[in-house]
Amino acid sequence: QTDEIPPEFGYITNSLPLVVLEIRYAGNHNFTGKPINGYEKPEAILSKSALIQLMKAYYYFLGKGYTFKFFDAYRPQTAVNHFRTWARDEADTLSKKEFYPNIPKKNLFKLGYISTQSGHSRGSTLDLTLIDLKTGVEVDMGSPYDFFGEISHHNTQKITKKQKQNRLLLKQGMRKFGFIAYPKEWWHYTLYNEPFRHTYFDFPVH
Ligand SMILES: C[C@@H](N)C(=O)N[C@H](C)C(=O)O
Ligand SMILES: [Zn+2]
Repeated sequence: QTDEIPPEFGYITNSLPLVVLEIRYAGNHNFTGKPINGYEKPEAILSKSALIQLMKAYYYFLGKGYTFKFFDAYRPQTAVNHFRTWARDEADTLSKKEFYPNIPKKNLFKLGYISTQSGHSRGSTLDLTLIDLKTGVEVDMGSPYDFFGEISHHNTQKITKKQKQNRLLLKQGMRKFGFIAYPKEWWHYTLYNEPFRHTYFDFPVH
């Protein structure tokens, strides 16, 4: 595989002008505490099929007074491999307190919080939240992005009614445009009709 972005992919910010990117794996503020291999720039790339549906979702949410913040989109297999190597190093607990205080890191894969073959690498999965356009503030979803624990599950009882409503607003809006929620992570969505069901891409994010 080359480093070229395949023609079936595009940048989120070229399709959706008024969104916020906070691509955590390109920097230190993520569950490893360090930049992840394969993220050369803090960019968000998706398959064009996903972008078309995402654009519709974007205008739907704009109409309701929200825009999107993206934490991750396409993820190279190299990055997933980096996560696997990181998980094997039990001594490295740099970001445990913030992201996985109650779970041994070696269990993060079997508990479903990180995948060894991630939908993100197929190019039609994204991690996002809503921003209230009036205040410019992130909507309260009850737990932070990439907090690995029960409180991030859609069916948790550990959050308030308002936080549940906020998650539901995102979930129902995304569902209208063909994106399916992941039960264990409120921020994670996959295009139901994804074009590359069996391909795990490895071009870098640049
Ligand atoms: C690591 C987290 N952001 C995530 O995306 N988890 C899912 C399960 C994945 O790795 O595909
Ligand atoms: Zn995700």
